[in-house]
Amino acid sequence: MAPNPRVQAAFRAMKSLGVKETKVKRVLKKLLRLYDKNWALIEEESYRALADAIFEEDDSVDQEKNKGNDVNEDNLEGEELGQEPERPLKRLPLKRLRRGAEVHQQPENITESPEPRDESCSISQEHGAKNKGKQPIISEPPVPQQRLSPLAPAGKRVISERASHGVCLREPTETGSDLFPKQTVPNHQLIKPKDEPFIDDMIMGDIRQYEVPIAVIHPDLSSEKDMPMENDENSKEIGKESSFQCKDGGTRADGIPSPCGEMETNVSTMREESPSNLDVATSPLGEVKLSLSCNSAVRRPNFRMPKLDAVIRLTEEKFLHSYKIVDPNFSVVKLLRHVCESCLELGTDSVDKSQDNHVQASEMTLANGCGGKDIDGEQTHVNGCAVKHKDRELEDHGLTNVTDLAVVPLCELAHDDLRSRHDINDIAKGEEGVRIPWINEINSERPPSFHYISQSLVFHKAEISITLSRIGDLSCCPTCFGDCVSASIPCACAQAIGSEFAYTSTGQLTDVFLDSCISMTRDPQKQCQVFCGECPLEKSKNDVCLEACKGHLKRNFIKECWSKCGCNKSCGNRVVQRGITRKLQVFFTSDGKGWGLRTLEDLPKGSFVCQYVGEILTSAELYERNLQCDKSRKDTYIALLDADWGSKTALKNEKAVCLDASRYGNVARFINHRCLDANLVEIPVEVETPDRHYYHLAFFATRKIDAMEELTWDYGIDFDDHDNPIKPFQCRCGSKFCRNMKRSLEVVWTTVLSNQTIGTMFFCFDFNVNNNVI
Ligand SMILES: C[S@@+](CC[C@H](N)C(=O)[O-])C[C@H]1O[C@@H](n2cnc3c(N)ncnc32)[C@H](O)[C@@H]1O
Repeated sequence: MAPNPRVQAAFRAMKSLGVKETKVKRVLKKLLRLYDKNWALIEEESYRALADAIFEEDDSVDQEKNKGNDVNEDNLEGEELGQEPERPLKRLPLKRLRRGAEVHQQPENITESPEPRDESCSISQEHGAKNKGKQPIISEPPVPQQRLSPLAPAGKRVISERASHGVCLREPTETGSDLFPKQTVPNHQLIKPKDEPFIDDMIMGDIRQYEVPIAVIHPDLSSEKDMPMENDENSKEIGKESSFQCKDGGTRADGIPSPCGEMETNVSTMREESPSNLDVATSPLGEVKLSLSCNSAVRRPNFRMPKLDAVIRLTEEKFLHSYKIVDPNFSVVKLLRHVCESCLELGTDSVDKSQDNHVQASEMTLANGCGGKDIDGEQTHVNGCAVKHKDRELEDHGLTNVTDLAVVPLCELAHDDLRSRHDINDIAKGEEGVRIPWINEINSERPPSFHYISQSLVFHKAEISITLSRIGDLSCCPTCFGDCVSASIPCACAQAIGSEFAYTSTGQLTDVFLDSCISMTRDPQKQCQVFCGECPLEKSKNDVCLEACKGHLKRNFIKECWSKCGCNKSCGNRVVQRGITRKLQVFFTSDGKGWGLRTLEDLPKGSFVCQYVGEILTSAELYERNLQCDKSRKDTYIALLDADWGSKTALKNEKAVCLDASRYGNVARFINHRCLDANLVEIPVEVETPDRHYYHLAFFATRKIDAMEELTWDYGIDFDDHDNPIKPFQCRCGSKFCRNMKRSLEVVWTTVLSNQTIGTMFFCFDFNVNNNVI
């Protein structure tokens, strides 16, 4: 590729000052980045900015070298030139700088050094040694004051100034003359960075449109001393082909197989491996912004910017596999968040209260990508119910603004914030007592992103109060001993209906109890609906005119023994609280329902399979979440805990709760719907609180289920009610009792008619009619 004439001109101009090309190259590269490739800024006044930057770099090296000397050239020169000692960054007139350069640069400016030294590398190493763990290190040329950080508050122009102790942020002066000649100010302000096609092998790796941060710091290069440095002249004879050509996983000079694999390239391996530049920008408000420039990208002729999602996924894969990081919870986004947090930690000596709040808010922003808090930040588990309490703490401190930030609408969560990687051997990532693998034999889709939790979590406002004091002696069995189910008379907890046990001694539901639950759900004769005076679902809509309650099914409860009971942990009346024990598998269905759950072993009738776990939301929160979220989201992951809703008196808003498993949930979120004759039935189970508004929604086998059968439950969905939080879908349950049959038929008709396939039409029509028993 032909050398860029502008680069060549810059080389020539600097050569006349006695500066080597390699040095010019390095500084020019940084300047181009800082100036958004605006050559005009670099070329004006005979490359003044470039020369300044080069000599300032030299100054820093020398200042570092001479620290501690009583008498040194810098001191002498400073006096001689009348520099203000407290302003080491102050730009000197070009003439003086040149003189300075002559003083400092002589040995290497005049003759080519046989073993070229990398100045930026040594600067950083020195800095690194001195600054370790404290101040960010700077090895950038000065930032022109006209470049304002996008992170700076509007109207408050903050510029960066390099000071001897690290980064110093200050307001720009009126004149702006400290760093640049006065007359350049308006010019710079008006100049818009233009996108110049600059493809010079000699210099540029990747020069993109950069937002120039307030302060730019580089990682401590000393930590990279074992790696080939980008600035290491030994390793980057830029433009020349090195001896480390790699083809089909060639071998490097040091004998290590090169990682290129199938990438056939003429670019040196060293360059392939050269570290990318990581820039960290901070604002005085404690915001942190990372930018990574991947220098080798543009040298690849067919390079196209991939999607960020894909980049993150591949990086995570590399971490998971190449670097043997086995934790599937690892996420690149989290890694970056940690970098930001560390930057704040190291860059902030004393954090006052208000900054602290801000830091928390920033963390939240970074965690969720939307100004919200990571739900698994701080939470308390109280036997089965995890309660997030950071909000309460913040409220106690009167930090309500931060508390508000904690409520993050689902739709605002970046996709990457939800764990998109699922361990193929255990989607539950060890949260359950058994491993739950996933498999897709149909296509290449992976399970959707969500956080696996094994116990429901209060999202924000739901009122779930779990205290021992609220459980009276009559609501538990303190005098029991051993196993309540093996006793001849069921204890207060173990009797479900009348004086009947809910569980058999082998851990299944008794037939009597199970059948009564099934018929209460399925049999219209036995179904008992209750109607609220003011239905929480309707109230949450905030409509002017409150609609009448659409009814809730009355249900039988199971009450399990718990911590206040006298029985032991293996008591037969503690089934749901022991969690999943069956071999289950998440799989991709072949009949268009997406992912589903199946059993890998035979399940006896009445066996407990799993409970429905998710975020505990009030119905108002659910309504709000649905309003804010993307209407195109097709899947619904809601279970209403409405067994206590049918009272005549209005239920407190905070007590009308439901479970949303869309972003936090367990394996039950994969169970598909089947109209009426599903093989699972959901039963409310009281465990740790006698409150009937919050309970565990547990799934039990309605019949014997064979290994490899898909597990289903009847969502109780009304396919014609589009005003319900449980969104209707086109049902493909295949049940002869399908309530969505009419719709299926319409779809078949449309499809068939448009295909004009009369034979198929009759077939489909027959199929539906024959099966439509209702
Ligand atoms: C709780 S999720 C079940 C898991 C879901 N299939 C998945 O891929 O994540 C409920 C969603 O699954 C789909 N679904 C469940 N049962 C279905 C059925 N019988 N027919 C068609 N789609 C169904 C619908 O999109 C529904 O909103």
